[in-house]
Amino acid sequence: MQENILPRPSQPAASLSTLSSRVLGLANLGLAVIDSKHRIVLWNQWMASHSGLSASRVQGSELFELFEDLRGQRIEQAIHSALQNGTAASLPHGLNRAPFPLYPAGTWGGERMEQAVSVTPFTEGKEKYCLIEVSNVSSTMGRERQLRVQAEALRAQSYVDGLTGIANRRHFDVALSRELKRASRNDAPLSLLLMDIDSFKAYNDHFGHQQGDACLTLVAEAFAATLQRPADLAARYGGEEFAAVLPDTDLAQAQIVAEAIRARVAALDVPHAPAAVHPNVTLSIGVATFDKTQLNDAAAMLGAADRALYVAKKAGRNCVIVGTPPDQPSPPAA
Ligand SMILES: Nc1nc2c(ncn2[C@@H]2O[C@H](COP(=O)(O)OP(=O)(O)OP(=O)(O)O)[C@@H](O)[C@H]2O)c(=O)[nH]1
Repeated sequence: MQENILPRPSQPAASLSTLSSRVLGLANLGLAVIDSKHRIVLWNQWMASHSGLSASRVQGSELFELFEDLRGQRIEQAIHSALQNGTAASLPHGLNRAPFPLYPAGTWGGERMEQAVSVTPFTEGKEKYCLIEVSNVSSTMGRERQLRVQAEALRAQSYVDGLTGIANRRHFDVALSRELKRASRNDAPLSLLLMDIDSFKAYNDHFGHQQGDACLTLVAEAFAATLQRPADLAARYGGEEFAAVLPDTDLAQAQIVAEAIRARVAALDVPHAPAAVHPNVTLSIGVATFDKTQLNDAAAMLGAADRALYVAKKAGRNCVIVGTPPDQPSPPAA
C-alpha cells in the first residue's frame, strides 16, 4: 500500500517579521497603529505615499497634534472608545468623507480621497493599542453618486409626458393625492381642471396625426404657461385631455384660471378642420373644487370635473363649466 507522501515543510526563506513588514509595505490600504497616548507607532507605506509624510517623520507624534482637524470628529470618539472600552468601530462614510489629509498618489493639494475608516483595539503585553485602517473609496462613492444622478434623471423622465414635455398622468395622480392630503390637513382650498381639445378627431382626420401632435404640444405649452404659481401642476391627462392641480385655489379663482387658459388657447388662432365646431382650435374645461363632505377624494373630484367637461361639450364647447357632486345639477357655462 502506498502512503500519502506529504512534502516536508521546508525552512522559511525569510523570517516572519521580515515578511510582515514586507506585507505592510505592499498593502493596498492605510494601516496605522497608535498607542494609549495616541502616539503613532506604525505607519505603513500606503499612508506615507498618500499623506506625503514618511513613517520616520510621523512615528512618535501624537496623532491629534499631527492631524488637528481629526479633533471633534467621529474618528476621535472612536479612538477614545477603542482605547478606553476596547470597542471596535467602522465609521460611517456619510458624515466625514475624508478625515485624513490623504490624496491620490501624485495629486498633492487637490481633493482629498474619500475614505472608509475602521478602528480596532488590541493589547500587546500590558500596552493598549489601536489599529486604524483606511481605504480609498473615492471611485466607489463616485460611481454611487453617478448612479444616484442617473436614477434621479430616470425618475424625472418617468414623470414627464414624452410628447408635450409637461407632467404626465402619473405625476398628476401623485400631485393630486398629495395636495388632497394637504388640503384636508390644513383645511385649505384645492381645485382641479380637466380639459379636452374640441373636435380633435376632426383635426387629426383633416391635418394628419403628425400635425395633430404638433397642435397638442402647442396647446400644452399655452396651457402650462398660463399657470403662474410654482405649486400649480399642468399635466397631460391622456390623449387630447389635459389636467391642472391648483393648490390653495378656491372655486372662484379656479374659474378665473380656467377662463384664462380657454382664452389663451383660443387666441393661438390655430386653424381647425372644416368639420370642427369652431374655426380655431379650442378647449372645453371642467372645474372641480375640494370640499370636505362630498368632493373629498381624487375619484370624486375627477368625477365632478369630468361631468362638468361633458356638460361643456354639450353646451357647444370652448367654455368652462363647474363640476358638482353627482346628485346636484351643473351650473350653466361661464
Ligand atoms: N395626434 C394625436 N392625436 C391624438 C393623440 N391622443 C389622442 N388623439 C386623438 O384625439 C381624438 C379625440 O377624439 P374624440 O375623443 O372623438 O373627441 P373630439 O373629436 O376631440 O371631440 P370632442 O371631445 O367631443 O370635442 C382622437 O381622434 C384621438 O386619436 C395624440 O397623442 N396625438
